[in-house]
Amino acid sequence: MGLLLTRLLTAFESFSQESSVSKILMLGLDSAGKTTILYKIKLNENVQGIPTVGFNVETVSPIKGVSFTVWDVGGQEVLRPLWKHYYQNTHGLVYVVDSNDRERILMSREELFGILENDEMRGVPVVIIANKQDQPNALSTSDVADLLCLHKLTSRKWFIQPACAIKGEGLHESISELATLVKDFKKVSR
Ligand SMILES: Nc1nc2c(ncn2[C@@H]2O[C@H](COP(=O)(O)OP(=O)(O)OP(=O)(O)O)[C@@H](O)[C@H]2O)c(=O)[nH]1
Ligand SMILES: [Mg+2]
Repeated sequence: MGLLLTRLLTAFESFSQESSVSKILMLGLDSAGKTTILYKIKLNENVQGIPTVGFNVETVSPIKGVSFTVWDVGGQEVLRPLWKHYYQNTHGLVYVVDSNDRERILMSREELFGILENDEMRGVPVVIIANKQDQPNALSTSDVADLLCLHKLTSRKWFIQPACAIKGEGLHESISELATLVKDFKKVSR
């Protein structure tokens, strides 16, 4: 399973590199809102929330002159060991957090730091989306930043954006910042 996945991903990646599309990886715990975000950006539609088993991949051009291949990978606990197969040649990470899921915010931090300590993710910029801000009990953006210990991210650029994916709020800002960070990362890693 792992080997086949790696081969398929390598084939996709060589295609996206040739066409100078940036590879964006979107990760986060299950139910954080990753697939909702992907299709809100791609189609401006709310897709029905079916947990992702495997991945969704879409090419989006949300800003003039910017083209991203976005990999949205299922976040259920049993699927997280597969995340590492997607790291190679990533130009930017979007890490989605359910701001309303107070019980699992520390688990979300562990998973984030687990991703970032992998060699293949060295220096890759990260945009953290503090999603579900419409929920009355949602953590504020600064609380999410504190609980995720984002101040410890010293060897890469990062940005945190509050969002409500179902309303589309905060998504344009996230993508716009991501485009800037990815551009800088590609310049220095050339
Ligand atoms: N209230 C609220 N619900 C949201 C928001 N974004 C997503 N949801 C809901 O959260 C649930 C999970 O969303 P998904 O996009 O499927 O989550 P996911 O991160 O892709 O989950 P996995 O595929 O299991 O990793 C769905 O019922 C969405 O409608 C939001 O901003 N606010
Ligand atoms: Mg999903």
